[in-house]
Amino acid sequence: MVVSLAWTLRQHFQGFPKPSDFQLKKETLPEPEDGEVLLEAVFLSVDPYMRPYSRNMMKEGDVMIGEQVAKVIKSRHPSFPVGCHVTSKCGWRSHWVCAGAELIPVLPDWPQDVSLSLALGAIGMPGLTALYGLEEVCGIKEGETLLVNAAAGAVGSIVGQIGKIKGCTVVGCAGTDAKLAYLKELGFDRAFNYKTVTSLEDALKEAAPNGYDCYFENVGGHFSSAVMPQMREFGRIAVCGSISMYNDTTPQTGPYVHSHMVFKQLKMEGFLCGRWKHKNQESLRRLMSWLTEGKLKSCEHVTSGFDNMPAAFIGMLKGDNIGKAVVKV
Ligand SMILES: NC(=O)C1=CN([C@@H]2O[C@H](COP(=O)(O)OP(=O)(O)OC[C@H]3O[C@@H](n4cnc5c(N)ncnc54)[C@H](OP(=O)(O)O)[C@@H]3O)[C@@H](O)[C@H]2O)C=CC1
Ligand SMILES: CCCCC/C=C\CC(=O)/C=C/C=C/C=C\C(O)CCCC(=O)O
Repeated sequence: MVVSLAWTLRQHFQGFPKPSDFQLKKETLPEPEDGEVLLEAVFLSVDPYMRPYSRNMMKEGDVMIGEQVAKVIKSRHPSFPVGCHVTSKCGWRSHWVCAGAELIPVLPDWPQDVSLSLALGAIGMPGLTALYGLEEVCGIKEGETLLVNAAAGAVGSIVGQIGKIKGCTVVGCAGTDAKLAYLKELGFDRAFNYKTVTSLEDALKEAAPNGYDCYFENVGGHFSSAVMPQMREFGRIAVCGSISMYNDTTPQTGPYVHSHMVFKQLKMEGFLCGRWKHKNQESLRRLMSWLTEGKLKSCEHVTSGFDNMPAAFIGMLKGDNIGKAVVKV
């Protein structure tokens, strides 16, 4: 019998998550039955969605939600032999027994020199989010000007690079100068530190005097309000998330942004990457091609040790990371 370690939500988050909100539990797992496998976590993802989703998807005591790359260490399923790698949404667990039907095989022909952790980042949900937000929601076209905030994050860093691959002018913002240096390395045309500029409005204007055709919104709140007046006519906004609000204990107030929506006939569309999951295999191959051709770079913030899942999650939300945060077991 295998004893699995699992991080559970001891109590719902109030404001910013605290280490004491989590509790590490042990669970003795059954042997896999016909059609089942025993998984051992290799990389686990920590993502912003876990903060808002925990409130409405979880109850206290539940194992934290999340995706991981796992290795099959026992198998009674013909499609998942011992030694193969899969992605699983079994949460913050070190080991798990589940049916093969719950597993997603890692993209076939995974290049030997590409870390499997990228299945949680550039060649996984964040990469797909960036691709779908730009192609399916923004319908971004060559020559357009793109703005992305949280630009050095798992999603934003891929958004900017895909914008460059598509021949656009790309403006990004982030909260440290180290991240700005990274954005420049990735090929962003302009990047600014929203925490240190004297005026967000002026920084946006200086970066793109003629305004923005596409805005990839990761942050929300007052940032959104500052961008609206600088959108170009018939601009498109991919509302990917609003991370500036996830840890609020009291809702942010701000000017009503939607008047700009109406008068400039802006398209602002919330989306969840799962809408295009029917395209995932084809899209993951496209992302992998860009990566192996050197057109797409991936940066990871790797934390070692299953014990450090809460610290990795809190650090990710605090903005400690450049790129995609994963935990290596
Ligand atoms: N709709 C969908 O299907 C999906 C949506 N998302 C959303 O995309 C966004 C980015 O996710 P992801 O790239 O994985 O996150 P990352 O953790 O990789 O990056 C998030 C970054 O957001 C910035 N940030 C955090 N708090 C604030 C704040 N208060 N104000 C401004 N910036 C802040 C930090 O960077 P810095 O402050 O230095 O810029 C942080 O590093 C999130 O809103 C997430 O919810 C992600 C995946 C799928
Ligand atoms: C306070 C308002 C919050 C609004 C937006 C919240 C989150 C956006 C976001 O980050 C969405 C992420 C979606 C991730 C998609 C797929 C998954 O891997 C996990 C989804 C949860 C699950 O079904 O397990």
